[in-house]
Amino acid sequence: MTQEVPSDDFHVFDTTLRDGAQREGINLSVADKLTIARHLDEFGVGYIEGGWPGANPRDTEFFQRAQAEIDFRAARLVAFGATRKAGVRAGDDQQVVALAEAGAPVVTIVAKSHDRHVDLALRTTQEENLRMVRDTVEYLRGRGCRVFVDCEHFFDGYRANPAYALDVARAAHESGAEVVVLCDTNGGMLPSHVDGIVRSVLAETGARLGIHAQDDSGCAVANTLAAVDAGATHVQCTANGYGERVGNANLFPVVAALQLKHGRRVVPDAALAEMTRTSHAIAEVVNLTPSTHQPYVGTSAFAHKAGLHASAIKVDPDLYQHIDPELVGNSMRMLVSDMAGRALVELKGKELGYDLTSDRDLVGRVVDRVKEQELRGFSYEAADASFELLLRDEVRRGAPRFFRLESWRVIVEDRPDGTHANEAIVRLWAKGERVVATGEGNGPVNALDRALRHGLERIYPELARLELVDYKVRILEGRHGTESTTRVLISTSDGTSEWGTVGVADNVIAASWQALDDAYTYGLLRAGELPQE
Ligand SMILES: CC(=O)SCCNC(=O)CCNC(=O)[C@H](O)C(C)(C)COP(=O)(O)OP(=O)(O)OC[C@H]1O[C@@H](n2cnc3c(N)ncnc32)[C@H](O)[C@@H]1OP(=O)(O)O
Ligand SMILES: CC(=O)C(=O)O
Repeated sequence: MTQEVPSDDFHVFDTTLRDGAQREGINLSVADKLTIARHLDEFGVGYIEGGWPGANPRDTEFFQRAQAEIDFRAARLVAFGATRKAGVRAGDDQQVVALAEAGAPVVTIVAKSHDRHVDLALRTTQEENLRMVRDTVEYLRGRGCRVFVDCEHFFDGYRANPAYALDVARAAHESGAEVVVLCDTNGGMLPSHVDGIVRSVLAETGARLGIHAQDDSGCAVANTLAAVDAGATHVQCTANGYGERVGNANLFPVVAALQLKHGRRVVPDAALAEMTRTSHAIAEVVNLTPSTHQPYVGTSAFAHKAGLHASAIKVDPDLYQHIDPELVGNSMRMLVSDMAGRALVELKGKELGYDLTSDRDLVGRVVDRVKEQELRGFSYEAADASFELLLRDEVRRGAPRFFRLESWRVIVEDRPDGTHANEAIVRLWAKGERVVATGEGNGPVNALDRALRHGLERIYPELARLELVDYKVRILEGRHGTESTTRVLISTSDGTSEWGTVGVADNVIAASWQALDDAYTYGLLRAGELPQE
């Protein structure tokens, strides 16, 4: 992707590697940070705050290696730190000197702007805090750095003592900070608070303003956009909203809203079209499962389940979608369930490559079968492959079969030392041959899976590529009178894609067998084998 350097008139400032790393459960190595920095640069953010050089060896090393190893195409690297300590010269404060020596072209310093924090946390006078802001900005400017100032607790501070909060903003602006960033550090603001305060500070100081919104009230993205509407031209965000406590303004909905709804071009269109991939790639590096319900980029963001929604979507997807998912690299999906009607099944068929438009009866039969099966405990929402087999059964008047089961048996042996042995035997027919195979596993389902593979791999060598990647069991207690039912969902991969299958029975192994049968049948269909229908 060719990259344009973003205009400096509006800053998308990413702090995933600093504030994002403050989230519980995230622990980034230097290599992780470098990988994320590359993803963010490719996405087109203007600034990447990499951490606090001097605060820990990892962040110090990151700044050295990022500058040596990454040829940033769009982003400028930013070092984060604090104002000098009370009572010392900025040039004598090792923390401030380390910021200048990190080599990043931009430094953000955090400054206290709430009088109570100056008294209680810094334990200094309000006047000395103003001098700390001025001296630190001037020192860093004198060392050739561009400086942004994060005014910590600005909104709470402004509501408690507006005159002092404004004094801090002015001290930052007048001493040479390019951006005065108003921070909702405790995340308690609502958009109306942010709107009023940003407008007042802009009118009072004339400074270029930024916004840094924590998400404690669930309003960080809304607060960020409210600040932009009120005149802020610098937004601080983190990928997937990672950050201290509940997180920060999420970079992806902020960028998408600015670009697609405010008409402000902040990243290249081609990068926006890769946004879903970027979000998931960063989630992979931080080792957190991407939230399926994240706006714009979640796998559920454009997934439709209600029959009535689908019937309108069939006419025009815009009727139930706020944007075209492809603009952000996502896609529309139909979820098959007992809430589906004809339209949804038709659209799902299209998604799977079946044109069902001309056969109302067939679509009706599929809808009825889905509803009956879901009443028995099946769930097709996460089992597209089982649904496709059901659909194919109706379309072709016969389910695809590659093997016919004669019987299976599983034995679990409890040993005196507390361990278990699991053995399975399957008897089946495939391509006219009777196959009897055994398997051992670390559990009964694993043993059954191994016996099945063992028996079939000689006849269908493609099965060697298939791998069970997820296995979920749910007991559907009380749903069918006093009897409980077991539902098993299996995800299978052939190395290039993944598919889900479902089985339901009163016995967990029987339910697992059904899901395995569908998984292998679907895998063989995908591999191009001709069924023995
Ligand atoms: C709102 C935010 O998220 S800001 C980002 C905060 N990020 C982090 O804290 C992560 C990295 N932090 C660290 O590694 C450590 O806290 C360090 C290296 C910065 C400081 O460590 P220590 O010197 O042991 O101090 P400690 O962590 O207890 O912090 C308190 C000190 O910071 C001072 N301090 C707090 N805020 C500020 C500020 N905005 N400007 C200057 N000093 C500050 C306090 O006055 C106190 O100083 P004192 O020890 O002289 O009394
Ligand atoms: C600077 C920052 O992270 C905050 O005020 O929340």
